[in-house]
Parts: sequence; C-alpha cells; structure tokens
Amino acid sequence: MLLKKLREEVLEANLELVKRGLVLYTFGNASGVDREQGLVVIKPSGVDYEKLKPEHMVVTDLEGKIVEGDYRPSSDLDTHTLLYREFAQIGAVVHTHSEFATSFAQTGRAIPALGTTHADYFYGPVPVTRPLSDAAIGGRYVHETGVAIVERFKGVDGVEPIDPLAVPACLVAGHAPFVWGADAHDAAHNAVVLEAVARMAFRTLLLEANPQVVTQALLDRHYFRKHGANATYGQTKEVC
Ligand SMILES: O=C(CO)[C@@H](O)[C@H](O)COP(=O)(O)O
Repeated sequence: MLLKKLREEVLEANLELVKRGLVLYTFGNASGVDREQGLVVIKPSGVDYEKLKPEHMVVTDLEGKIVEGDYRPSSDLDTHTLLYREFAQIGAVVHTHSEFATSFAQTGRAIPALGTTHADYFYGPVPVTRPLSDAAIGGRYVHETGVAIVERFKGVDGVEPIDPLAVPACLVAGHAPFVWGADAHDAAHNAVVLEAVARMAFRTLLLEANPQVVTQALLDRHYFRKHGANATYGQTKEVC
C-alpha cells in the first residue's frame, strides 16, 4: 500500500472536519500530496466518514490518474490536483461546506478582514471566485472550480493577485470554501479557523457597527512573524 503515512494524515484531516462540525454526512473532502513522488492521496467519494480507513484512500498522480485504490476518488479530485499543479508550495487541500464560510460563498462575497484573528491567518480578505458559468455545470464543474480559484489568485481580469501562502483559502461562488496548507493537519486547521473568522465577520457585519478593517500593520504583524522579518509579500509564492 503506497504512502501509508500520508494516507493516515489525510484520514485524520477528513475526520477533523467532522469533529469540528464543518461537514455533514459525506460532504467535503481532504487530500495531501507527496511532491517527491508526484502522488496525491484523497478521500474516496461518498464513503461515510465513520467507516473511513487509511486503506480506503485513493492515490492518483498530479493529473488525477488513479495509481492505487479500490474506491472512486472524491468527486472534487480535479480541483485538488489543479491546485497542486498551480500552487507549487502547498501540501494539502481541504474542501468543506462549513456554514458561515459557505454563506459568504453563496452570496458571492469575500470574507473581509475585520479583526486580528482573521489577520493572523489570512493576509487580507478571503476571496471569492467569479460565478461559474452554466457551461461549467455538469461534467466540467469541478475542473472549472479549480480554474476559477487559480484565476482569482493569479489576478486574471485585472483583480489584484494573491499569494496562496499568505491567504490559504478561497470561496467558490455559489458553492463553498477550498482551503490549503503545508500539510493535511495545517489545511484542516486553516479550514477550522476560516469558519471561525467567517462566523465572527458575519456577526460583526450584523451588528452594523463600523467594522474596523484591519490595518496594514496588523496584517504585517503576523505575516512577518510567520515568514521572517526579511520576507517580501508575494515572493514566498511559486505560483506562476
Ligand atoms: O461539494 C461537493 C458536492 O457539492 C462535494 O464536495 C461533496 O460534498 C463530497 O463529495 P465526495 O468527496 O464524497 O465525492
């Protein structure tokens, strides 16, 4: 059985989504990548989380071709593999339907950075993709989802490019969040925090107080603590 340790890490990340209430039934998924072997381990499609075991995970190459597995890979495989190909420094991807982040996604709204909790994890608003075209619905929806995320971070159509290491999440308009990290544990952790900051933002905006968008200094506070005082925003990325 290939990649035993990575399978266990990806399983733990999938179960963390359930434990933290970010998914129901078989919703959502997690995957991890072994960059040296160019292999992805992803959750099987439609299998109850209670029954999931490391040996149920599906192993594919970076193009999504199945290398080892008795189950169908997650239906979101194309999005995961595209993100691995385009965001060369990420080690894992998580997709959830967590309630507050999904509410922002369903309204096509980015999650604004309204506090230090947000700023400590996301170097600015958590963006939302363009709406996916009707042509994308159906067989190509999952692929188009990945394309829309990558285009948003590359700054296609004149929007500001975003460093995926500085903002490890994106809301898919009309759908839900995709989140990533250095490894499966980190990606799941970021997904949990994303839901927490989405909930805080939702309630802050409801209070209709004059939300204090965090200052550059607050964004920098954690970013340079995490990436080093000499880091330069954007240079930590290998995104083409
Ligand atoms: O977003 C969706 C469906 O809208 C998927 O993420 C499902 O929620 C989980 O599908 P599998 O990973 O079990 O194929």
